Amino acid sequence: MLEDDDRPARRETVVVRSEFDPGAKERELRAESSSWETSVVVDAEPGDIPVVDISAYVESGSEADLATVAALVNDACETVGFFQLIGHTVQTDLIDSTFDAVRAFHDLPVDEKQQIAMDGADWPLGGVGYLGLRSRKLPSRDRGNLNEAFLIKGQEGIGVDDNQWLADDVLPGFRTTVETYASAVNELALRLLPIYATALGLDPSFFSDAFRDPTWRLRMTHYPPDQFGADDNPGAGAEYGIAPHVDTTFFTLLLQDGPGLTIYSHPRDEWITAPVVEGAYVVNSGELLKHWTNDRYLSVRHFANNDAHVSRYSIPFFYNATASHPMECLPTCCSDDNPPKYPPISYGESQAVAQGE
Ligand SMILES: O=C(O)CCC(=O)C(=O)O
Ligand SMILES: [Fe+2]
Repeated sequence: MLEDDDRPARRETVVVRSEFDPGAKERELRAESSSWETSVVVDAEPGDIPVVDISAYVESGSEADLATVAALVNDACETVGFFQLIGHTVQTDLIDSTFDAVRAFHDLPVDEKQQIAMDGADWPLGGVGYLGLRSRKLPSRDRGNLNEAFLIKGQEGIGVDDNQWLADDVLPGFRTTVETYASAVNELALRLLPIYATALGLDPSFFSDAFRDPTWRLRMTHYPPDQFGADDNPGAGAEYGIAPHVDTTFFTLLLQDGPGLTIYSHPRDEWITAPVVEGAYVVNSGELLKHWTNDRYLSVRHFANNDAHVSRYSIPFFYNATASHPMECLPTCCSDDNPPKYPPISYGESQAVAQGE
């Protein structure tokens, strides 16, 4: 153990903010992703993607139950980067009605959806609204992503009314359902924070300040059927439902109604498909949690395809700290022997990195 006076000065271990170049990081991730070989994919074996049941903790709120789930989450984030979350607080009826609303949205004629096209000249807020099929963004790639999506977001100073919505009579009830779901999943995310704090050896309330005004994005994605691997499709194999990427998030909470999500398993050193577990969230940690934990938690690459003869829908919720909150290396994740590898940037400062969101 070093004496106080022998400690390296803090400025030697912390990179100053201006040294973080989000554009360079985006280019680096993009270049890296194009080198990932994805042709061999195997089914996950039981245990490859841990299942974490939080029902006992939700029910009791006890320290003992918190410690039990936190240990499971810690292990999942350190070794796999993904887990399936069950026993959570979002009601099955709400999940079902949200999927129904998302299906109804995507059943609308494209012209109708294009009325609220993302990043149109007449809407001041970027990154929200309808993203058409074969879009080359989110993640940005040379080849289009074979999905279409509707996105809403919220953050410090941005509320639901700032998003693009269809006119009320186009799809009655759609906005109410999506808003109700967004509230419920935000509430779940907030309840998971003490689990992550405990998992990291911190006080359960550690993240309360950082998430006072969280930065979140909800994506409602449709992957059309039969676009991959079909014999009569000359582009088979060349395009993805969503191209391989890592998420920029603290964590992502994803609902899926059919198979297609494929993740890179570090323990196996191969790509595995995430099983569809009824009512479960597929949870993964992203780049921001990786940075905040000094690489202790994984941010794992993944992609999705839809080989099925029916449409696939997925609803990822991307969750981040308050946009202006500086994320300085967590106290339990750095030491004299393990100095911070990343600058204490905020989510707002790192937003150019939009691989998966
Ligand atoms: O649809 C999926 O299963 C994955 C979606 C995803 O990774 C994303 O939108 O970031
Ligand atoms: Fe993703």
